[in-house]
Amino acid sequence: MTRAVRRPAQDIARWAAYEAVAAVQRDDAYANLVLPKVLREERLYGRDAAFATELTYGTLRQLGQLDAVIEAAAGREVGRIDPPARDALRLGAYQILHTRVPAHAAVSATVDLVRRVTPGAAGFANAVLRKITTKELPAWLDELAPARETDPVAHLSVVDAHPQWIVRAFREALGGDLHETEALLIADNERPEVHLCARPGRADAADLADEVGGAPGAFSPYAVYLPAGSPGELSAIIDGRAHVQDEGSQLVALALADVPVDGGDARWLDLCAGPGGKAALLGGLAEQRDARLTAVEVAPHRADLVRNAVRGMPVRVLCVDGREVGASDDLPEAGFDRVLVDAPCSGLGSLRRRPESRWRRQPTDLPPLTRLQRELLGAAIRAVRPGGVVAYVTCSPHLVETQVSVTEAVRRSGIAVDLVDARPFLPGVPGLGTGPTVQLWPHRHGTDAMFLALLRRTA
Ligand SMILES: C[S@@+](CC[C@H](N)C(=O)[O-])C[C@H]1O[C@@H](n2cnc3c(N)ncnc32)[C@H](O)[C@@H]1O
Repeated sequence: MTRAVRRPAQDIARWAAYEAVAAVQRDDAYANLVLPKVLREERLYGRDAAFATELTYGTLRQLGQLDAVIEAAAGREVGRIDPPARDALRLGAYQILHTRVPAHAAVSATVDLVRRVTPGAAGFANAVLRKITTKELPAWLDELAPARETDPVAHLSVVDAHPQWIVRAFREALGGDLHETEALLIADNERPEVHLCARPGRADAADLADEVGGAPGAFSPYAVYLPAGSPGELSAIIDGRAHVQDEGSQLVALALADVPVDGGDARWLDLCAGPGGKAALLGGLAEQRDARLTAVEVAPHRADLVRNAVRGMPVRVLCVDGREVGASDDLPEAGFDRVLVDAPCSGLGSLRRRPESRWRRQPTDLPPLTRLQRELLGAAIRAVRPGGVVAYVTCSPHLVETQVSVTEAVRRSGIAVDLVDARPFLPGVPGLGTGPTVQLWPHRHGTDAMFLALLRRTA
């Protein structure tokens, strides 16, 4: 009987990483969606799957820096290299500069890969990769990055692999502190832990941590840190006792649930609910406190995800535009005691989790997003009753999406609101600055960079 010879697992892992990186570049795919599919198709598990994941995520995160090195070694712009050869070179350069894979193995495996996808470019790829191996990463960075003293933003952009406009935005949000900016960029390049949320009334965080071999979170009483493994396969997730949710997301939702409101407290609203992480946490709390949550989501397929996430909880899901507050009895003006606006945003606060997004996002994405943010926050202020509280949340620290959006929405609303100091409602969390708004950070808190403003309607 003849048996098909399977290629060495490391080569299959490299091929899987190539397929994922190429799909991200070619089809605008998302690595976190495309990679699991490729791993399944290639039947990669355990260490081999971990190697493919490291190559894919690392290459996509470091893309700008790898391209700078490839351009120097090839003597031409990456835009002028055939895409299959270019993507293979990026993977090869990542292995040479950022992993413990021996340089000769990285070169020969990458040249084999190029031979497979674009045979005519194998000699070129060999020459470029060999040139890259002639220097260690620090020497390449010395050569390619502008001096830190004369142009710190351009320097960090190359050294820590973020586009310059993002480095600039982070530095501004961190009050101009270059050392903290650098710490943030470094944190963005590290593999983030998966956080679970033990749903209130359905699971206890300490028990869940024991069950999944994780550790209870540092700040949220519902958080569990998961060291490794596929969360989707955990029985706690499958049977609805927990969901995957960054601890920072939990903290901002908990702050809204815990800030005092005078009078009635049974009508809660989540104005941007899809896919339903915060709705599931708030829905669990609402159940314990005899409240009801209305969860609004404009995109039908995301509204379905919310319905699934809040099954069995006192939550009603509406698939409507959240800006239409007052247009129906389901979404009345001054009809809610607590309102969450987890606004659509650039996502610059979760670059750790979406390796390609830093290179895909553009400054031109911001104006339509900030317009929508201000309209949704304006609608939330109309939806909350006098004495009630609105939480405005973004997963971005960009000042135009955070402070500026809040100031503008409040100015335009014509409704009196006070900013509440949010810091006491994140008890035990250090490094929250001078308030009244809160900005969480990957490098300070180990969370996504969530922003929170709490606004109390006064009239
Ligand atoms: C940042 S996400 C919310 C994440 C969610 N709160 C969670 O924790 O899972 C923003 C959501 O707002 C939705 N959205 C965008 N425009 C909207 C609108 N005009 N009305 C209601 N939802 C909207 C988007 O489809 C997206 O699902």
